[in-house]
Amino acid sequence: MASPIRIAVAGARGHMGRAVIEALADEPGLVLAARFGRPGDERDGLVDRAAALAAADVVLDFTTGAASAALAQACAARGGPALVIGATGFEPPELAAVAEAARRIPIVRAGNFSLGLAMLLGLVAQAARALPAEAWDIEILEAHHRRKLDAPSGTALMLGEAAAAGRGVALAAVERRGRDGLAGPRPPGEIGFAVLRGGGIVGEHSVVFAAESETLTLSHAAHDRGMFARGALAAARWIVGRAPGAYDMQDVLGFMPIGQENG
Ligand SMILES: NC(=O)C1=CN([C@@H]2O[C@H](COP(=O)(O)OP(=O)(O)OC[C@H]3O[C@@H](n4cnc5c(N)ncnc54)[C@H](OP(=O)(O)O)[C@@H]3O)[C@@H](O)[C@H]2O)C=CC1
Ligand SMILES: O=C(O)C1=N[C@H](C(=O)O)C[C@H](O)C1
Repeated sequence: MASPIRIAVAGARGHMGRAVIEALADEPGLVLAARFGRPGDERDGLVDRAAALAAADVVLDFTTGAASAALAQACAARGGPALVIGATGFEPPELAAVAEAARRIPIVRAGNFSLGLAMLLGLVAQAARALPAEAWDIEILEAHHRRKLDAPSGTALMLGEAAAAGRGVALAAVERRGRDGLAGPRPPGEIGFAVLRGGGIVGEHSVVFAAESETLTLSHAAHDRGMFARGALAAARWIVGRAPGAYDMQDVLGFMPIGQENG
C-alpha cells in the first residue's frame, strides 16, 4: 500500500486552516503531519515552520500574500515540500518571489479552489471574447465577510484577468478599482471592480456584461469553507511528484488554460 501523503497546514489557527484540518479527516491517503502559524506561535500543538516543512510532502497555505511568499522561499531553499497556496492579497514583489520559488519546487496557487469558480473563469473569458468591448461594459462585483483583509478579492482579480484575456488586453491597462466622487463617464473597454464587506458572507462573485439594451450576469456563490478546503486537498494530491513549476486550478482540473478555451 502507498504511503499516505503528509500534509502540513500553514495558518492552521485561521478559518481556512481549520477547515482544511477538518476536511483532512475524511480524505483517505492524506494525513495531517504538522500545523503551524506565525513565527513563535506554539500554542495548541503548533510547531515551528522548519519542523513542519521537514515533516511534510505538501504544505497548504491560507495565510496572507506576504507570509505565503516567505513560505514559498523557505520551501524552495530546502528543495521542498511542494506548496499549495490559497492565500490572496499579493503585492507584485511577493508574486515575483513565488514565481522564483516555483523554479525549484512545484507550486499550485489559486485564489479560489472551487470547481464552479474554475468553470466560471472559462465562461467569462468566452463571453468577453464574444461581446464587443465598444458595446458591452464589464463590471466585477464581489462580497465577503467583514474579516477579509484584501480587496478586491483574489477571485475577483482572477475573473478580471479572465475577462481581459478574452478581450486580448492586459488587465492592468483597463482595470478600474472602484469609483468615488466625480468619476466621469465610463470609458469603453474598462473592467471595473466593486467590493462589499459585511457579516459572514463566505464569498460571492458576479461578472456583469452590460450593454445598452440588455445585461448578462455570470455569478458564483460559495456556501461553506469546506468546499474550498476539499479543492485545496485535491490540489495537494495532484501536486505530489510534479516537476517544479507554477500551476493553477485549471491545471489541477485538466481544464484548458484561460483564454485558450473553445469560444
Ligand atoms: N483560495 C481559496 O479558495 C480561498 C482563499 N482564502 C484566502 O485564504 C487566506 C486566509 O483566509 P482566512 O482563513 O479566512 O483568514 P484568517 O485570518 O482566519 O486566517 C489567516 C491565518 O494566517 C495566519 N497568519 C497571518 N499572518 C501570518 C504570518 N505572517 N505568518 C504565519 N501565519 C500568519 C493567521 O494567524 P493568527 O491566527 O495568529 O492571526 C491566521 O491563523 C486569505 O488570503 C483568503 O483570501 C480564503 C478562502 C478560500
Ligand atoms: O477571504 C476569503 O474568505 C476568501 N478569499 C478568496 C478570495 O480572495 O477570492 C476566495 C473566497 O472568495 C473566500
